[in-house]
Amino acid sequence: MTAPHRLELRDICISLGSQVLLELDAEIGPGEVLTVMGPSGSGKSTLLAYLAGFLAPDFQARGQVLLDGQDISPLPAEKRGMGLLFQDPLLFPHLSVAGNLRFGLPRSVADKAQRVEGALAQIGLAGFADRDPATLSGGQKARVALMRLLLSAPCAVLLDEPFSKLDTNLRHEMRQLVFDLLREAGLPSLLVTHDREDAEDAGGRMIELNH
Ligand SMILES: Nc1ncnc2c1ncn2[C@@H]1O[C@H](COP(=O)(O)OP(=O)(O)OP(=O)(O)O)[C@@H](O)[C@H]1O
Repeated sequence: MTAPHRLELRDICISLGSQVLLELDAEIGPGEVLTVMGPSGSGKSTLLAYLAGFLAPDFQARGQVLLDGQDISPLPAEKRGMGLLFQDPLLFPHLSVAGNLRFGLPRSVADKAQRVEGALAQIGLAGFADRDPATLSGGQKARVALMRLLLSAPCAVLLDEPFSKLDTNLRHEMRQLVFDLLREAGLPSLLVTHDREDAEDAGGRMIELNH
């Protein structure tokens, strides 16, 4: 486990004009996954955009987002230490698999090649370093995206329906890998989904948003 982190969402309220879209108060400890469920339009992606620092100007938000006790809500997205994982793996098409992983590593890391090799082995993709991401299966791309995120040493992770594009057989396996690695890294994570099985496999607390 790297340094343990804690994420606190204090009295978050996001509105659209005069209408309150969502209210949330929660704490996520090191290695914990909090699942936020809700129907389409209930504000799941808006919540993640707010936490990540790119909420559309149409919305108004108040509350505090505390990372290890420090309010990060005034900080720009790149200074928040939030890692994001989306439905789409969003690998860089002009870089090899190893290039995508190296991109995640902070500049200060000296043994980059060794780290990348170890990371590939950890996700069952040893020998894939020089592959073009376009030649990977959906599950393999998802694993590379996950590892790129973890190598970037985030302080907390936001997951936006990351399993919804995978086929049913792969989904369970991918969830296990994601949640095991997040736990092992001691990262507080917030998963938004409308799939109840995602929430069950995450194994943590669950909050339901009402529309
Ligand atoms: N930029 C925007 N300006 C105005 N309204 C918006 C904007 N983005 C989203 N909305 C509205 O805010 C509400 C919440 O949208 P959001 O995308 O967060 O929902 P969601 O729960 O993630 O839905 P889904 O599960 O379908 O992705 C919706 O009613 C949507 O129409």
